[in-house]
Amino acid sequence: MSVITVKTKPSYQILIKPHIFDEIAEDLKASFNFGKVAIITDDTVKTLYGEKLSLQLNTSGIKAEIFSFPPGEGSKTIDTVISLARSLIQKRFDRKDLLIALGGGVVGDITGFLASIYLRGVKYVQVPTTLLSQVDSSVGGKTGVDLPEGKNLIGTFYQPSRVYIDPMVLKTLPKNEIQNGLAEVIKYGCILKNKLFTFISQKGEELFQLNPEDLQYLIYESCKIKAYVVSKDEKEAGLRKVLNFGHTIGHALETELNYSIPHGLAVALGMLAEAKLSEKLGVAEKEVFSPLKNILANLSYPLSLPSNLSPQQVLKHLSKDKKVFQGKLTIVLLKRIGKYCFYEDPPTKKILETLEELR
Ligand SMILES: NC(=O)c1ccc[n+]([C@@H]2O[C@H](COP(=O)([O-])OP(=O)(O)OC[C@H]3O[C@@H](n4cnc5c(N)ncnc54)[C@H](O)[C@@H]3O)[C@@H](O)[C@H]2O)c1
Ligand SMILES: O=C(O)C(=O)C[C@@H](O)[C@H](O)[C@H](O)COP(=O)(O)O
Ligand SMILES: [Zn+2]
Repeated sequence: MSVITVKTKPSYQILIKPHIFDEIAEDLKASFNFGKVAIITDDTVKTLYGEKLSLQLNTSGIKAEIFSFPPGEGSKTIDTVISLARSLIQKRFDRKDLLIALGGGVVGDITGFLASIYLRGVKYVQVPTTLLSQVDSSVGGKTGVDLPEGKNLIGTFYQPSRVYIDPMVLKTLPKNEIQNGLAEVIKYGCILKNKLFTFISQKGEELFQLNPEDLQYLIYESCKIKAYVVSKDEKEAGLRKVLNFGHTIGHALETELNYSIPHGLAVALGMLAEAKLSEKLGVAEKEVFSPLKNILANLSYPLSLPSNLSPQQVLKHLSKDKKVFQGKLTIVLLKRIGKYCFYEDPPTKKILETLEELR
């Protein structure tokens, strides 16, 4: 088993092991003091894994109930959080009880947010079931929901007590969801780890075969990087902004396209645009756009912005980015693959040119 410690206050562990799913009840009992368990999940994951987890917990003497909602980004709203909170109150869940986030990033973000505000805060653990959630969203405690005005606009920093990562659950995940998750791994490669970028370039399409060693490498390396960054800067005062590479434009695309495009694909397009901008602004010391375009092309990502989307439509969302202070946006750019830099107040003209060239 691989164990990674996230050194926040308090710190917590990420446990990565095939079939660790079957050991959750025993590990929870051995590690934490709690009463009942609420398994929060979506309707798809409930059928695939929720009933199984509930049975495992109940069999080992832990009282567990499942609460689920329809899958997808459309559920990441304050209404879902309120409806879950009301169900927990009706079922008399108290401050000693534990929430389990069982699912992808949508479930994780909603459950973390709920845990941070329910009765002013209860413990929760993450059991991520998509590649994206295993390499990114289950770690680091960014929780929240979307507003009609944009993505993740309300939320909290609230760390889980533990993260259980079982690569075996990815077997039921469709190929497009693997591609969705790989975008965040490519992001880590771009900003901090050229070696990870090269590994993905060399493997290409083979990664969709979900070879256990490849998965272990991708998940472990990703969680190591995320744990390192979050341990240094939990609340995104500085370094953590680096994890937003591709997201300034990616989030704008998701919002403008009303979430018809998955997060990872929006981030991939956002990374392409931000890599192009790195070259246009003279920040890139080596080519960054073409190696990124090649890796994404080999993994069948869309490489251009929808032609019906004007650069102005994307641009209008940038002012709501959480990295805007006193009207100035800080954007994450690349010096080369594996080395990021922060750039303050990029000129609007250059952003528009970049977006136009990507249509
Ligand atoms: N908090 C963070 O740090 C962070 C980081 C990255 C992304 N996010 C957020 O994560 C969300 C995206 O997460 P996601 O890509 O996991 O999407 P998701 O949670 O919507 O899951 C994608 C789909 O996969 C299904 N699914 C989940 N596990 C499955 C399995 N094992 N087998 C078959 N189907 C399965 C789900 O039902 C859903 O339909 C976005 O809202 C994004 O903003 C948060
Ligand atoms: O953990 C972080 O920090 C990230 O930025 C990870 C991102 O991949 C993730 O999409 C996150 O939810 C973006 O957060 P936001 O603060 O830009 O809304
Ligand atoms: Zn992301």
